[in-house]
Amino acid sequence: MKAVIFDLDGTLIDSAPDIHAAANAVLQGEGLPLVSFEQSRSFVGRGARIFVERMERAVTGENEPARTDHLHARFLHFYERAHENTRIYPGVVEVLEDLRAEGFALGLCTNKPMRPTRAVLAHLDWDRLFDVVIGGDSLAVAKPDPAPLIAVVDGLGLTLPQITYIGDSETDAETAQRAGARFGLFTEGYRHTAPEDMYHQFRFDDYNLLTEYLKDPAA
Ligand SMILES: O=C(O)COP(=O)(O)O
Ligand SMILES: [Mg+2]
Repeated sequence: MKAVIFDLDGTLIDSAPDIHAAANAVLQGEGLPLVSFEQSRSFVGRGARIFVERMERAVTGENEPARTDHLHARFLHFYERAHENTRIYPGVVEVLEDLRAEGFALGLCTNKPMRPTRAVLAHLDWDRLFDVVIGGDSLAVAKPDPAPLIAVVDGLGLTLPQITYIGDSETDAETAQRAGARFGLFTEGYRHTAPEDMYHQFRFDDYNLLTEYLKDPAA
């Protein structure tokens, strides 16, 4: 195993409070009803465009393409600035340092668009932490299409058997399964499905447990 590739939202960082704030900043500006925290968190996972479509449907009952475009642009505006309440999950910093010390390369494969991804990485002082970063708008397709994950593997100069992908959602599990990648499920993120019903080779609820799984190729 040469590299660990991580998902971002719900996996390394709990960004749901900031995503909720960005969503309601958009809705308030448009004079539309607001969404609850739980609603907003349930819309995360398939990238910003689908988040906005789900949000628009929740508050208006439908998607009107011109309005969706406008809401999407407004959402990106707030999303880039929304990281004040984002928290790194406990144990993540130590695990990333351990993996680096053990000689693993680190990749990031998120459906968050690149501008907010870069902004939150800079905010966390993680600008140089990942060797390759692919966001939800880096390619013509996004997760659960396996192409973004494969692009990270290629960018690292590795092959699929040399990596493990770590994510929190149905989208990540499907991406890994379609790519044929080994997948570790972090169970404390934004999934809706029971962990036992999701594709994974191992799962964990505490980052202190992750390094052992990654060192043990049989796990
Ligand atoms: O932006 C999203 O919808 C999800 O982002 P993630 O892929 O980092 O979980
Ligand atoms: Mg996620």
